[in-house]
Amino acid sequence: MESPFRTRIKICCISSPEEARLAIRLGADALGLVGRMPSGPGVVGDELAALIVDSTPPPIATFMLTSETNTGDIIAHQRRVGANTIQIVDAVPPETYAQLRDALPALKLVQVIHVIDEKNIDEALQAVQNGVDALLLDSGNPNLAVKELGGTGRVHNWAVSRQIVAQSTVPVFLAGGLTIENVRNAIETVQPFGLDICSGVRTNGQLDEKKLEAFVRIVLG
Ligand SMILES: O=C(O)c1ccccc1N[C@@H]1O[C@H](COP(=O)(O)O)[C@@H](O)[C@H]1O
Repeated sequence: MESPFRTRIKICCISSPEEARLAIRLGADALGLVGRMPSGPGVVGDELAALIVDSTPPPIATFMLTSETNTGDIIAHQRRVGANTIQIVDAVPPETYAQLRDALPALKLVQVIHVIDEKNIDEALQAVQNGVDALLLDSGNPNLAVKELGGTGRVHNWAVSRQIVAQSTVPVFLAGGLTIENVRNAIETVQPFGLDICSGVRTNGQLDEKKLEAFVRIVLG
């Protein structure tokens, strides 16, 4: 069945107010700001992230990616940055979402699921049960000695992602290795609510206007 929504676009790894303005001008619905991570190319400091949040107009959403797993540390991170959405990139105890809602009631909570195999379907549905506002399916590997929590430039098993989308009662974003070349196939295969992209619209680490323009054109048809 065709989705009743237009596919939403989140541009991640925003590293300056200029990149934020470019992403918004070209059609981004949301911006991603990557906090301290064990690995990955997109990290920005909290002060710069806060500056970008301050310069972002409504209705554009600001997603703060956090690798913190302790409720108090996630809250402290959010207070430093001020984003309106928290993207939790590692597994957290089930009670975390309710604790975050008590402390930060206006905030939206997005749980990242790193899709490796079918076991991740249960993990995703459990996060929905525990109260997240949305899921984001990425290609990291939290089981490595140095955890990969995103920003890998790799695609994962989209057949598993499709099953998660079909069973989820909250919106699902697809991330991980999306490019101009594969995004049409990604939309048709997975049918996500939204897409999240970092390396696929960058050249030498910088947001690339031509790539982003082409990406948006393909997504919005
Ligand atoms: O970019 C990073 O450094 C990063 C590190 C740790 C967690 C998430 C990170 N970025 C996110 O990863 C996805 C996928 O990136 P890519 O498109 O495969 O390069 C990206 O959308 C960011 O949300």
